[in-house]
Amino acid sequence: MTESAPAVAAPVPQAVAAPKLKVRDLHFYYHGFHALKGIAMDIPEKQVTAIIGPSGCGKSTLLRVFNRIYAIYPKLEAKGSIELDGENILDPHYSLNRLRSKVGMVFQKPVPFPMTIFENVAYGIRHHERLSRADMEIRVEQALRSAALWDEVKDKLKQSALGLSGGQQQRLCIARGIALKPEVLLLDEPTSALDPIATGRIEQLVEELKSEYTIVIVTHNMQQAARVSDQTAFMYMGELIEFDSTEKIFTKPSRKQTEDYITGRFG
Ligand SMILES: Nc1ncnc2c1ncn2[C@@H]1O[C@H](COP(=O)(O)OP(=O)(O)OP(=O)(O)O)[C@@H](O)[C@H]1O
Repeated sequence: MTESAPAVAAPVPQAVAAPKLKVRDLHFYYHGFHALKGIAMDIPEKQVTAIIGPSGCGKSTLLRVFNRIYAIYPKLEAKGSIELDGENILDPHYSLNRLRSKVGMVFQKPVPFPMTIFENVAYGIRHHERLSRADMEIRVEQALRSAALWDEVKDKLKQSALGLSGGQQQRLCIARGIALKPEVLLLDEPTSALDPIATGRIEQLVEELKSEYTIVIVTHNMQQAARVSDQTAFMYMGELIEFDSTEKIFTKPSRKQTEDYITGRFG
């Protein structure tokens, strides 16, 4: 691990009544490269939090630490704490299975499994729960409805998911995540591969889903962050520069770096 990176004073987290995720002094290292530097933030429950910042600033890394995707690589290391409802998910005793059932992730590029639409959603559920056929059908339908996809696929559940359009595939991946009934949904640039119409549908879906889920979304698209999120975090070179209500970040940011970024002066 490199010691060359200076210690960074973490910004004082914004006071949040009931944070779902409480991040404190979080550092992350890729084979010694210091990618996250002393992140501290409180992510409120049942709201949408956007993470923005220039390429390489650590947005995806932060999102991935929230469900410990790095855990499969032995040389990658996270330090600090992330409490989910008061329990530190970075503690090795916090089981990955439990974490994955509480924190779902949807990636930039939709990657449906090469199986039927129904099986795409049922597959993950089977891994965590034993359900009767009838209960499974109900659960799959609920997930597809929540992902605003049911009406488009209800007559072709036995067809391959690979035949769906890109926007439909992304909603299927969201349905797959929702089917496990997670509490937190992580979205890593979920619309970057989609056209404006499909993007609009996903944004509308995010708006609907926040009544039930705590959502954290990484986006390159600042208009999207402004449209869909309640809070916005601006990151730069592994640091959390500013974290505040989306309205404040986009109209009256406190830090010059944030202002320069949102007005397009750098990044
Ligand atoms: N697997 C890896 N091994 C080593 N370094 C990595 C790895 N993944 C990311 N990094 C480095 O960590 C830093 C943060 O990367 P990250 O992907 O989190 O940034 P980002 O803000 O999401 O970027 P982008 O907007 O381009 O997706 C970058 O400097 C990147 O080069």
